[in-house]
Amino acid sequence: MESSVQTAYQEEMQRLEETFSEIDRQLTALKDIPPYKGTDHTEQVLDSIRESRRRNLAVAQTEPYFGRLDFQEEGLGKPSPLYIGKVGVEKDPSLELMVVDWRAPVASLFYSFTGGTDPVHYESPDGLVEGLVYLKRNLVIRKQILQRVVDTFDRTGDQMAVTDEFLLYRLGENKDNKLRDIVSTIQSEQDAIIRAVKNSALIIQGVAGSGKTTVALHRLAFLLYQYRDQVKAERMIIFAPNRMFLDYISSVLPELGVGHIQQTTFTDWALELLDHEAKLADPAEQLRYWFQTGSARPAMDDTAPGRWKGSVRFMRWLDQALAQYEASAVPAADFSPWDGAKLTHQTIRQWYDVENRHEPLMKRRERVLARIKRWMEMELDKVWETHLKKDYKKKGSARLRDYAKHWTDYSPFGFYKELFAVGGSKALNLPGPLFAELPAELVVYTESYLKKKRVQPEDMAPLLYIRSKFYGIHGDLTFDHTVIDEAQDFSPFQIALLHLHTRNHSFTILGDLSQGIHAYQGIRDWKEFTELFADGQTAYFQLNRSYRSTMEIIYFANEVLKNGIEQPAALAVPVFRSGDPVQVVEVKEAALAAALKDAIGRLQSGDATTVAVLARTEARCEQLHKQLTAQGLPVHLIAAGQQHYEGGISVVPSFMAKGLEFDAVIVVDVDAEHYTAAAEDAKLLYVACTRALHALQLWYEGAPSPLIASIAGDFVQASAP
Ligand SMILES: Nc1ncnc2c1ncn2[C@@H]1O[C@H](COP(=O)(O)OP(=O)(O)OP(=O)(O)O)[C@@H](O)[C@H]1O
Repeated sequence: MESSVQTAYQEEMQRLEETFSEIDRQLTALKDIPPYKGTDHTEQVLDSIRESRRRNLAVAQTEPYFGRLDFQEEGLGKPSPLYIGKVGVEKDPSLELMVVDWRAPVASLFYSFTGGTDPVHYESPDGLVEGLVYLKRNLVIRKQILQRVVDTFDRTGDQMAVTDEFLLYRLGENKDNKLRDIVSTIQSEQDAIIRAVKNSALIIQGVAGSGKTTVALHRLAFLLYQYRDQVKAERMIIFAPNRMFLDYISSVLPELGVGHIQQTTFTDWALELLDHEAKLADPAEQLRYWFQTGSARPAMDDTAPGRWKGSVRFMRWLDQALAQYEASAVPAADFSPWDGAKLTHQTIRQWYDVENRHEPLMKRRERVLARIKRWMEMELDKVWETHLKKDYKKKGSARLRDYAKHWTDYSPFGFYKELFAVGGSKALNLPGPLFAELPAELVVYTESYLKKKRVQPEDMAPLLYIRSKFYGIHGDLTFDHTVIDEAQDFSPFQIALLHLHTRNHSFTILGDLSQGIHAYQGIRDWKEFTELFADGQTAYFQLNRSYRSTMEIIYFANEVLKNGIEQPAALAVPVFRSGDPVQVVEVKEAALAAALKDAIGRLQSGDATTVAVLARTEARCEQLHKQLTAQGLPVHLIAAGQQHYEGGISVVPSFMAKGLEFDAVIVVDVDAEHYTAAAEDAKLLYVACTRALHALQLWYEGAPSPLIASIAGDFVQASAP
């Protein structure tokens, strides 16, 4: 066995040297060709091909590949090794493939193969290719040095299934402050999502740590490779919950050689499109309101403003309001620029309703007013007396200005504000039954902040919808592909709005209903989204294996969920990676800060690089941050509006930790008051627990939360702090 490992190692060393010398040779040859600065198109194209080869070779120069698959294509004599890397490398000038790009069709075998002796196949551009896999090997090359050779399948040996050995080695590593690419260990169920066809709205329900975010980013790299003639990076967009999260995931795409993809939050994107006409109300205030504990805690049901305004019902309500506006926007009178000349109301309406009916509302207004102006000029041409002409021209312009004033040029915000005028809008002619459909408290509440030129996150989709009806959606606002992370917190209205902006319903929509902690705006069931698309436009995937946390943490987190939710969306299945039992610890408030300092010290002197203390509210986090800082610990406080995640020790409200991960996590205040048996609390605590990779502790004082009090098993341990 020892000697076969050695042989494999030597074989790979030799192959690696050959690869490096070929890469070096090509790079040197390219260096000798000076960049082309001229204007000849063919030369420019050749130069850009050389530049992209140069870039690829530079990537391959340090870590050319990470995997090898020996595949014997049916009808061919013997298996040939395929080396799989982040970029493809061909021998020059023979074009023989030395390294296959991980996104190439044949590379899919490396990911989809799960063992066994049966034939396998992949879809090549020329049709299905069948054959047998002989060897699947993982290779770790760092800075040109071959560090590990791990065979996860060997047809000639006695092991018939692909082992997780290499995956476990990667999962056992500590994490820093950035999410990383997983090209070397993509799992088959993840690969199916990454390589799914472009023109489909993919909805992915994945348990915590199942790799949703990572998979979505790899999918973008795949789409750019596979559909290079149809999609552009600048025309793709990622929506994430907050700026800090975007910072956290910011390394993955560059690691995959992908740049220029727009990355934003829905709110930032919307405010920009709305020209910042209104300001966003302080988000911390909304979070404080929804995440408070005790008897004042509000119900997160369908009456919540976010649920109401995020509903398709509200969208249809807006349609009616817009239709009424459309019907009554054109001033009701004839237009007479001067005495003796008249344009009838019917003619103007004909221009508005028939000639320009395909244009958005404000464009129609603009076109019709321009048409009236042209008509006026033609009428003026018929007048011969110079002084009359001058007089008519002046009068006509003044009357047209007055006429246009009665045809109000609303901004989306101005229109929306009018809609929420308590008692109905006279200007928009909108009283009566339509208006009565909205709950009175919602109207009063909304009017109160709109008056101050403030908006809430739930107003963004309606405002953008109005914008689209007013001005249309132009080229640079349409996307080739749209990714929505943490989509369970999105509303149907938001998705419907993005549907208007996205070509060919090409979406990757990912989330976890069990982590739906913003239930005052988010969905209850993925059906709320699938219903927005036509039959056959969506594909649903479920990821149940969790890669982030140890088995102990996953078992514990699943119990938390079961104790608060009758039927959880799905329970996570851990990979076989064992760690310490989860610790449930009683700590008195007076001793808390000192105990935290000790515990963090112990975790850091063990294996943990990143440690997080999670509390329920921002105020509590501020207090703990102060106490820990006073004890000399270098602690980062993560608050709403945070732009960067620094790693190290963090104090974070649980709701802000969503999407992040830490080597070790201590959740404080897990008592009966802070975490009741309600579903919302179970989801929040589930999010908190599943942030931990290797170690998890839950601290409480007095009575422990009913979500954890009864959890027993060898994966949990009651212990001293
Ligand atoms: N195939 C894989 N190989 C190695 N690591 C993986 C794999 N899949 C996921 N991971 C790791 O698991 C962790 C969780 O991934 P990610 O954050 O993408 O999951 P998620 O489903 O978005 O999680 P959550 O919903 O909890 O935020 C990351 O550290 C990621 O690198």
